[in-house]
Amino acid sequence: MTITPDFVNDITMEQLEADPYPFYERLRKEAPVAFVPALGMHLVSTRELCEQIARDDENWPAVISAAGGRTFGPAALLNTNGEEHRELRDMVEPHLQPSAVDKYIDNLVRPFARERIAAFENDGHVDIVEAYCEPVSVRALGDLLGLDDVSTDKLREWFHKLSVSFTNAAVDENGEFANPEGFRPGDEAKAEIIAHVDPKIDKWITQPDHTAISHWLHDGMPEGQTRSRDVIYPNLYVFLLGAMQEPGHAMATTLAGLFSRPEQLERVIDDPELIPRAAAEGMRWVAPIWSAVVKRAARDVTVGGVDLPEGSIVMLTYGSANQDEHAYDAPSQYDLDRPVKPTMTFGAGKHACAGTYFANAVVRIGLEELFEAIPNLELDTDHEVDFWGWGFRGPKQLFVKWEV
Ligand SMILES: COc1cccc(CO)c1O
Repeated sequence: MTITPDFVNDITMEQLEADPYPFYERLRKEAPVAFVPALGMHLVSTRELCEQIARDDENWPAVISAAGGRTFGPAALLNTNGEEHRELRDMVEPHLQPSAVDKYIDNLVRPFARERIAAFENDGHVDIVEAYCEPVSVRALGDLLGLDDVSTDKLREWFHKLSVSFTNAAVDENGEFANPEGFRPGDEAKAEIIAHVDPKIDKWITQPDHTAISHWLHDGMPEGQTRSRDVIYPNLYVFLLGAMQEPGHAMATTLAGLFSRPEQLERVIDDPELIPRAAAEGMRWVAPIWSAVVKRAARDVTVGGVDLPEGSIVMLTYGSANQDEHAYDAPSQYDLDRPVKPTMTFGAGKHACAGTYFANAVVRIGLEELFEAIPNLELDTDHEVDFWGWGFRGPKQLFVKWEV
């Protein structure tokens, strides 16, 4: 059993949410598997160990974190394994298959992206997160799900509230939630979601349509039967949080990364074929789902030289794995030209992101439309680029400017 270095005991959630990188750099070097009292669980911080555990669902079944479970309840994709998990993946995957996405993605994303750009392209400056990245991210998925009647701003409000609640992970010395008030936003959002979606489910049950939620209710079910709301809602919350929030984070993070390398930004704007590579590097550089994947030891196990008893809870920190100095040269640098190597951005193993292809397409199209409309985009250096978040991470705001 390794001795936990003191710095691990002193970390706070506020410090992690502001800038987790110095803390995780020390964890990778001194304690790659470390119990962190402020979180009440072990953090896994190296690329090798994150991937090893993510792929080992025999020893490490997926569980939802305590704060996540308090926010979403059970039966979510993140909290199931084996046959139950397979059935949920079979429910959500049809709409997310590349062949399906390719059919609908352009008409789903481009018109709205162009509409958003038209609203600010003559202003010469904007917070691109609030005006573009978040709206494009949520509108595409909202319409796909069947929530076309939920406003863009409401979808944004819901994911912000669910995110605050889901990542409200701090515990006190007794392992109790340190900030129970932090779950109120999630509870408020869920009440609104249920009030809005319940009547729509009533209709979809008798009048199914092309929307994803309608298919979640009906696909694979015996004639005349639909999936229960107990299955629909916990998984809908997963989509209304991460799937809504992260493509927006990825667009903004990629822009921030490119702004740090102006000559690379210019190359990407001149050659849109480079956008997928630029986005992949942006999502390596600051993984949008930074630290939200939790596993539980199915039996006594030794990992990274640390003996963990059955039932131990570990958090896989993909944001740290993506900046592991043993895996990437100058990992804290955004570099479009670094050798292409696998990352943990979309996870690994059976629980790898079901929306990988969808999310990459939304990010690609969002950046294509932005660069085509405003090729002279640059960072407004009068404002800081304020990355924030530990569970999920990206720029809260990103002020840009251009000659009109
Ligand atoms: C795609 O959505 C998610 C992925 C990973 C964790 C969470 C937390 O709910 C998500 O929502």
